[in-house]
Amino acid sequence: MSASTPADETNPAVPAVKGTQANPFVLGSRASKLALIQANLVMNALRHAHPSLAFTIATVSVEGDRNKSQALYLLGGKSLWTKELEVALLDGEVDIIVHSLKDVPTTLPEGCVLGAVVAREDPRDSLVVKEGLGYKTLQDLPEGSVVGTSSVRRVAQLRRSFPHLLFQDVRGNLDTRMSKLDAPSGPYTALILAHAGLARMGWAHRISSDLSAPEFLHAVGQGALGIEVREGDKRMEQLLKGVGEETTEWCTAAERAMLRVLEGGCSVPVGAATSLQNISSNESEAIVQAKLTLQGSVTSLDGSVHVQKTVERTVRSAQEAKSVGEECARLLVEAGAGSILEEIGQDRQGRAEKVTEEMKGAEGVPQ
Ligand SMILES: NCc1[nH]cc(CCC(=O)O)c1CC(=O)O
Repeated sequence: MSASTPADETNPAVPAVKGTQANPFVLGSRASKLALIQANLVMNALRHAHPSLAFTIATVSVEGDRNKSQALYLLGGKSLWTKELEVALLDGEVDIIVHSLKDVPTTLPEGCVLGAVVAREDPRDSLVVKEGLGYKTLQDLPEGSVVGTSSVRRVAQLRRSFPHLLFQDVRGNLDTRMSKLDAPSGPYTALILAHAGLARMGWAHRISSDLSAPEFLHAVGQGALGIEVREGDKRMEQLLKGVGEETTEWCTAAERAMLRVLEGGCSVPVGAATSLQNISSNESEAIVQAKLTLQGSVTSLDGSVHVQKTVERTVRSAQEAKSVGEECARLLVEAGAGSILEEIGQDRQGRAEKVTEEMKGAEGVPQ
């Protein structure tokens, strides 16, 4: 059956042509507001690149969305935000999945691959201060202020630099968290949230300041959108050309390779910051060479032990970018990251119930 055979609705034995109004390509997304904003970004890019094809979005509920009572830190499941979407992908119910890249485990299930990574928003974390308070930075916050975040990475790094602040878990989607912050009798003076999520949800005006490297490193993949496809789906690979962005693909390839070696998911206190400079491109604007700088860090949960390394190298492919990430992970392990992560693993397994309330959130609840 050739791909151009017209759909025959009266005869189910004749497969419908994909990409028509009657049988559009389906983008799989979680149902949250941010996930749908992101899926729409990708759908618009696909429609722009392929004006004659039809695309639609289908939402899939994932375990992380359903299981709201259990602390993520204790669940520790790496595919909490992706598994049901991947089942739908492999079953052919959806043709691609749009994810927040930071929620995508570094190892994908058999038959699934990352088809493209879309241009990144600002990857940093941001400080959002309670309405009516004039503080601009974490330095400005008075002793004992309660900072809401449900990410162990953020808490670990912040404890180190701001021992006078208190950190407390905050859950719910972004809009819920913002109303918890602004509630007059609420406990929080400020929240730490991803700049990207805030910007995409229209909350950028509430950002007081951004937390920057080298003092503070963001999550691996933060701010980027990852598009997952079926391995060997040549048609989709072809359609995704022009939707992905190489600078982001190389930077996030390095970050994810680092995390893969460290064997962490998004629920470990691993930080990253990556830049690509001196970029030279060929006539079709593909990058041929660039200087990649990756900063990586691992911090103990209480902030008392912190290792941080920087690797800078000229790279000529995403594959070479990965080796920069692996090199950075090796340097981190040599500097003691292994024992920090091991201790956290034991903590999660053996003493999970003793984890303090504020540490329960892992990297947090994806929006
Ligand atoms: N932690 C969950 C999560 N996963 C993705 C985003 C949105 C930002 C992004 O795409 O990285 C967020 C919210 C946040 O961390 O504040």
